[in-house]
Amino acid sequence: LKLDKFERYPLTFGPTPIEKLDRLSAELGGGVEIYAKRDDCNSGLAFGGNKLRKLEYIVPDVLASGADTLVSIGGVQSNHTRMVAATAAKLGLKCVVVQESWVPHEDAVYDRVGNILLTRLMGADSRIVDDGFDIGIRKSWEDALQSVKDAGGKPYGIPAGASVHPYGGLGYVRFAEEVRAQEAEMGIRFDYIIVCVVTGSTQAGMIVGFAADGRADRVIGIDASGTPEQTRAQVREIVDRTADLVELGRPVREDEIVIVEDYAYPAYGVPSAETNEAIRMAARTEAMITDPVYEGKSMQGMIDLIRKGKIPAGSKVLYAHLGGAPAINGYSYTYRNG
Ligand SMILES: Cc1ncc(COP(=O)(O)O)c(CNC2(C(=O)O)CC2)c1O
Repeated sequence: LKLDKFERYPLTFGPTPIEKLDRLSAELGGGVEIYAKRDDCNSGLAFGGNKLRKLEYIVPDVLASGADTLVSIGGVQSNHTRMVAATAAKLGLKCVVVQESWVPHEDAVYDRVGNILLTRLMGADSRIVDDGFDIGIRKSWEDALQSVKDAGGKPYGIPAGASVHPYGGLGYVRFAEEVRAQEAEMGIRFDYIIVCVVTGSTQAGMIVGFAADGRADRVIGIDASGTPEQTRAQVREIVDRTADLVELGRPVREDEIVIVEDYAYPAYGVPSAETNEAIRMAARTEAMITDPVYEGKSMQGMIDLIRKGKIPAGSKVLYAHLGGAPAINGYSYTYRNG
């Protein structure tokens, strides 16, 4: 895949480790070998995570544009806006982030801890607005861009999750290349890759990257948006754009885009009892912390797919841990008893 023609500005430490999760595998009967690729530990920038892989391919364009302010959007406990704020701080740029009210969740400290605390600490102008959840282009974001211009600034807009940015999928094409290299070193080959999907460019990049060796349909997206039609449409769009950019050389078929919709309930950002069971299982078997918005639901999905035999015994599964832990501080009441 022609990835090297795109400039990458390093924001991460390098290839993220792949570790075997022996105790979690045993907890689920031992028939499936579960591994994790730790993109949650990928950088020293404010606890890292998947958005930094995407931003590595966007920063060169930011610098070339001469912009002085990054402008992005997410929910109140958005990991993405925290990583945009971190990138701005590291590059010496200003930062405006819109934090919409995406989650119908009550917790006394929800709008003061975790991601939004970090975002404020790094000097970003974090603007809370009461618009609801939607992964698309929002008026609040466009207004923020205009406000920077009105104040004489030169904004660079980054959409939710950096996903529909033209280069939004490249970081996770690189992820697939990295996994192939690690598989060669380890002498193994993964049968499935489990990934949480919301704005779509993480899974989309992986689909293109793994299409190169016939595994596009082994990238199992676990929807956490609760709006799967909109998320699928966005994944499709990003797959097509990214495949063109890296010259995949063939279209990705509809059946190669696999998104499981069964675990997003009751709503985006609201964990179910099964989500909380999954979070506790990963925490207690592997000290691996997942969050109630994103990774807790992909962990829930992986556990259920294994329990139901949809991931057959004998499989090797790679769980992509994309970050998100800081948000759990906004759910202190939910986990008050562990
Ligand atoms: C920890 C974690 N895991 C998975 C995802 C889903 O990634 P995509 O948006 O690329 O599908 C996010 C996204 N988070 C968004 C945010 O605003 O934080 C873009 C929605 C994530 O933060």
